[in-house]
Amino acid sequence: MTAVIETEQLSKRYGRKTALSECTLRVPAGQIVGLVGPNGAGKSTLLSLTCGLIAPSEGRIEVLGAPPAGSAAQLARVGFVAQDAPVYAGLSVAEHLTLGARLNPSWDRALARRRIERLGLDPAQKAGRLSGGQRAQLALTVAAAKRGDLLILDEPVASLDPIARRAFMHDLLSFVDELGVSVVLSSHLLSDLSQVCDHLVVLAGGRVQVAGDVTELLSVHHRLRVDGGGLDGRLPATARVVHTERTVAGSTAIVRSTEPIPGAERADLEDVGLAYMMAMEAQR
Ligand SMILES: Nc1ncnc2c1ncn2[C@@H]1O[C@H](COP(=O)(O)OP(=O)(O)OP(=O)(O)O)[C@@H](O)[C@H]1O
Repeated sequence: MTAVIETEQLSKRYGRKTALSECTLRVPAGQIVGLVGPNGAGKSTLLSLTCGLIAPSEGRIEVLGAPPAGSAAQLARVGFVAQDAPVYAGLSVAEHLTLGARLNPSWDRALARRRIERLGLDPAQKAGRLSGGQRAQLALTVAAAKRGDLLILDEPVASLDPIARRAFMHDLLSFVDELGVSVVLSSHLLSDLSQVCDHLVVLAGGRVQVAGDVTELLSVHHRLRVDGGGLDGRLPATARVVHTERTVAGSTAIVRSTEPIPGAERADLEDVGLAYMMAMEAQR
């Protein structure tokens, strides 16, 4: 499968602060990729590198087979919505679409108008007066109507309530189906991403902790209760305990194993992502 993003030993430092370290990734085309990690994990740094807004300190990155933002043609192929869904507060919804049409040679007028209508946005409304959810939808519409090959969304639902988050994610799914575009979206919350993504990348402490196809990740991660005897003798030799969490009700381990584990349940995506993030925190 072709890659939309390929990185090798990619690192970014801001002064003495290392925000991203030795990141080697291959993000497949035609999928919705979830990038998850706690505050300060390096998500925005990775997405900004992908858009060519910042340059790597070390390593290599290719987006759609070329250096990010290396040419006007390359820029036109990538739609980016930065954190907090930036829009021009003084411009109306319709003026955003006019601006988008002037700036982008492959602008899809019909798609933009159709989406605005479907979302029930008033074209005359100033963007500064829209709700957070409506602003996020407007920013997504502008990025998508560029008709690029890759959409990058940095925490698109961070400011939305749970109902608006769900609606945004569902809308994104149907929209991706319609356009056949690849999407990378970041969030702190696995619950947002687990509804939509085919591929997951977990970042913590500036490093990729785990990355892969969601179905494959789920098939090799197991959740099991740890009783008084611990896990000794219960795991296949090739299994690896990712993280063990103690709660008042007892301890639960998330284990990576290609072989079945008697008495274990399938872990869900939230279990998997959290286990890798917490394992990283525990090492600090
Ligand atoms: N321009 C900058 N100058 C200095 N340090 C920075 C800069 N941008 C980010 N950092 C630092 O790099 C690290 C990674 O930041 P980044 O914004 O990429 O994380 P994030 O995962 O997007 O976090 P959040 O979820 O809080 O938005 C953080 O420690 C942050 O303080």
